[in-house]
Amino acid sequence: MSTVLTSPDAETLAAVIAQRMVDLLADVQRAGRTPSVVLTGGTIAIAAYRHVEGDTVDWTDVDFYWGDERFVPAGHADRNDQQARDAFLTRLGVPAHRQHAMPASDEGFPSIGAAADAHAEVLPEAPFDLVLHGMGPDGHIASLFPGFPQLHETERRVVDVTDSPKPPPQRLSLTLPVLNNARSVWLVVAGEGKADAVARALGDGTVDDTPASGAHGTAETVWLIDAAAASGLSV
Ligand SMILES: O=C1O[C@H](COP(=O)(O)O)[C@@H](O)[C@H](O)[C@H]1O
Repeated sequence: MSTVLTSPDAETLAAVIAQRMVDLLADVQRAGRTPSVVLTGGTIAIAAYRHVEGDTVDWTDVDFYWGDERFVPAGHADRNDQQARDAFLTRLGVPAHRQHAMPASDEGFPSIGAAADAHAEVLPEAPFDLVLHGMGPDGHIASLFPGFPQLHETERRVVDVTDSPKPPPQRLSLTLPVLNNARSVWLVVAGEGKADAVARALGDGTVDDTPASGAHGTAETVWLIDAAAASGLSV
């Protein structure tokens, strides 16, 4: 069962996502564990990261992973890890050893497939505490695109994509079984251009036509969206 929480606009939504994230991380640390978070790229997520602040969280004691990455050189402005560093990880002093970035194209892997397999070794066995998903207008999450075979991967934990319909074409992505093993899965979506995909994902969409419809957490699945993205939902 998904919960839908609607904010009036994208800026308010960004602040709401950030506060919820801080609260969740603080709760996990109070329970005596090191939180593990899977970050997403995308417009509203990066806006939310800029709002993340506060000393209720020990930022040296949070493990950050990424749900997908653009397979371009390290430090490239297109990379989701670089955008997150610029938005909050550097500002908050998250140490490098807590940033479990996906491989980059200039790191000497013999192939993108080998890079995917190497990253699978970096992932924890324990479930993630929180997975954040952005969603494209086509309903894609991470780099799992409508109709693509990677949506049905059950053996590999990390897959390579070499023909992404959204540039850049080469990407790495966690798979749905790994992502859905998280306790909390939040889908963060803003803008009217995503309203149809939101309605499909929460309605009669399938994983193949709307990959976001296949995103679920083991404890909670929360859609954090703005009014424009919610405009296709019946009240
Ligand atoms: O390519 C990607 O797109 C989605 C959504 O991005 P947006 O700019 O339409 O908000 C993002 O969730 C994913 O991580 C990213 O690699």
